[in-house]
Amino acid sequence: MAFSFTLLSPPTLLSPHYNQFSLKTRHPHHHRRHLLGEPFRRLPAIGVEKFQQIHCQAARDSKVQEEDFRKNESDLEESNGKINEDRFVEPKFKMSLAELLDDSKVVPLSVYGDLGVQITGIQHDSTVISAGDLFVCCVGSRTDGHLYINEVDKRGAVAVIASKEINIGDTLRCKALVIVEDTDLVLPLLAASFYRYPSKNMAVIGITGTNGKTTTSYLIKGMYEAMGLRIGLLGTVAYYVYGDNKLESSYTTPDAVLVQNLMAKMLHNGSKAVVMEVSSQGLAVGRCNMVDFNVAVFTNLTRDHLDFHVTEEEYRKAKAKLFQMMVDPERHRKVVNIDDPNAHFFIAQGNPDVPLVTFAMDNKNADVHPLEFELSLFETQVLVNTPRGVLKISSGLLGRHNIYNILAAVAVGIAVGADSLEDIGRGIEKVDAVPGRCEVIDEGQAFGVIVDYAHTPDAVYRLLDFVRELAPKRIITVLGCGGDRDQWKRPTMAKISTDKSEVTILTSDNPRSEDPLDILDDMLAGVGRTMQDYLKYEENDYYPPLPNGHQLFVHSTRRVAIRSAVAMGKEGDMIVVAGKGHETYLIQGDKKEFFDDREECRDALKYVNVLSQAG
Ligand SMILES: CC(=O)N[C@H]1[C@@H](OP(=O)(O)OP(=O)(O)OC[C@H]2O[C@@H](n3ccc(=O)[nH]c3=O)[C@H](O)[C@@H]2O)O[C@H](CO)[C@@H](O)[C@@H]1O[C@H](C)C(=O)N[C@@H](C)C(=O)N[C@H](CCC(=O)O)C(=O)O
Ligand SMILES: Nc1ncnc2c1ncn2[C@@H]1O[C@H](COP(=O)(O)OP(=O)(O)OP(=O)(O)O)[C@@H](O)[C@H]1O
Repeated sequence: MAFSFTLLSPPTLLSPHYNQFSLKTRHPHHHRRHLLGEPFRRLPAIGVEKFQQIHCQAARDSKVQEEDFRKNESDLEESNGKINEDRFVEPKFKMSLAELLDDSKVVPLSVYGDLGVQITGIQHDSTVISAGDLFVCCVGSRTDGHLYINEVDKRGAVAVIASKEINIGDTLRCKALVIVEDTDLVLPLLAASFYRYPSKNMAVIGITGTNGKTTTSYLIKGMYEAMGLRIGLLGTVAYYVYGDNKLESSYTTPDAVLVQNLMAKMLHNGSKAVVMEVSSQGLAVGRCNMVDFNVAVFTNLTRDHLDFHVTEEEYRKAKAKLFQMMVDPERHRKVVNIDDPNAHFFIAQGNPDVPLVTFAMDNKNADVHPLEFELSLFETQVLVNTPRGVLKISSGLLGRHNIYNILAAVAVGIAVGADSLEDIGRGIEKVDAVPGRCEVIDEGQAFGVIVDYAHTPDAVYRLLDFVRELAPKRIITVLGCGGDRDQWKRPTMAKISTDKSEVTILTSDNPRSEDPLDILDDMLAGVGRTMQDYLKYEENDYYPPLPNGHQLFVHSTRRVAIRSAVAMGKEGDMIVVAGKGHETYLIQGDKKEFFDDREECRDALKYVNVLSQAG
């Protein structure tokens, strides 16, 4: 049966404690407790010793892997000893080009120079080349890596892999040139080989879906840490390679080289697992080609990123690649939201015998679903039914959509055979907030302010539905759409906002190379207006409401939009600033300037508070 989870014994639905528990009772977070239900027949636990044994045994069976283990050990010695519990150890990697080509099974079309040259790094981006690196020339949509050979040579690259015959001549210092058929295809192979296939030695949880990836990944990190296991995280907000130390994230899913590099750092510093957001673009361009995933998680699918994928079907197909990697019932798990109409499609990918854990809010056949829940502006309480019993969770994450993310994390806990329900619950509760996701800004004002990363129609819809449930007098929404990205969503997002709030202020959100006024024009089309109309309204200083009574304003400068919203706020109102969440920049043209919605809101609120105190 499609949605059954055959490896588990039937769920223990209620325990004697269940009826005593009331969701109406608020507990301080550190006093929340749960754990009801009996242990069950375990799956091999992924990320804990048992899984590591199965996993490492499989790896040891391969000759290549045996060599890798030895290299890993010697690298650790080079890094001055064993894993250091207290401080991050930067692993060092070195390999000859000949060894790298042999190990990665890359077949060159032609070879020039000295293949014995020692490589100490791999890059495809000339701007980050260091001495000793191998430079791989990739042909992109904006430029061609082959154009930067002189530049990388000056910066100390020792070898180049290209897909075009080029003359490195006598003037270049670089020692070797290898020509291959397709540099994009070989890049992940080379990177995985160079960094010794780190994902093979950790439990890798990949999350795909339009919304909820970041939040779910933080919850999973919390859960592993509650089990006492070190875990890395790769995603939109940051890359965590070692505990809570993070690196700024360049992409949601790092490129094929960086993903292997970061995983190697995690492994060398004792990570047993890594949770990563797997974007559709990342899958489509092969960034994850050599990542050995163990768990594939599907959160939901709504329309997005059509600037890149063109059709919804292509978008879905790109995401499906993650589930196509789920082929081995011993080592792989699928975790799927069965409220989503695309659930069957994702479940059908890869091997149907791979164990499946389902979650849902509405579909009560799901392995993991809520029995009761309560939402507020302060916390979310949910009583979760699982195949291992009932779990009570109080979370600082707000909104119905976050219950989905909590359920996804619980389902992953079940799928990987977490030690106990208590660990799952404790880990999830530990994550009180995710930067920029439903972040409440409180400067003592009489109305509520929420900053949220909602930047898809579905996310805006759900966010405003949640805010409505809090019964505010008015919802005042500030909203923009990104430039050089999916244009389809612009009118839809504006329409949703004007349907679901009382006041909307349309503004800019990373216009990039586009004219912000053109983007606003696209948004206004969703409510049958144009920028021309607004220029006229401005002249007359009169902004007619929409037919449904909604007040719609336009301020292309985001700071002005936020300040206007805050200035409008009255007791009992809720202001929602959507779209940028955790981001600390605004990209306009080629300029990337510091900008943080949360700081902007705080500044505006302080100003309003001063004014109101002054009478
Ligand atoms: C579709 C896609 O993923 N494109 C990425 C791709 O671009 P591209 O292939 O066209 O490359 P290009 O910029 O023409 O450059 C070609 C080659 O020259 C190299 N180069 C370029 C310039 C230079 O000075 N020196 C140099 O060596 C580049 O490193 C590259 O190897 O490789 C580039 C370099 O790594 C990326 O910057 C670029 O990301 C584009 C710009 C992008 O915006 N991607 C976004 C959409 C994305 O991937 N987003 C998802 C998540 C979205 C979400 O969930 O909201 C993500 O995972 O982040
Ligand atoms: N499960 C969900 N379903 C629908 N919307 C959600 C869900 N979880 C979060 N959201 C909304 O989407 C926004 C982005 O959430 P989150 O960062 O967790 O998703 P994401 O998939 O990582 O998005 P991105 O890849 O663009 O960063 C949130 O600010 C919230 O408004």
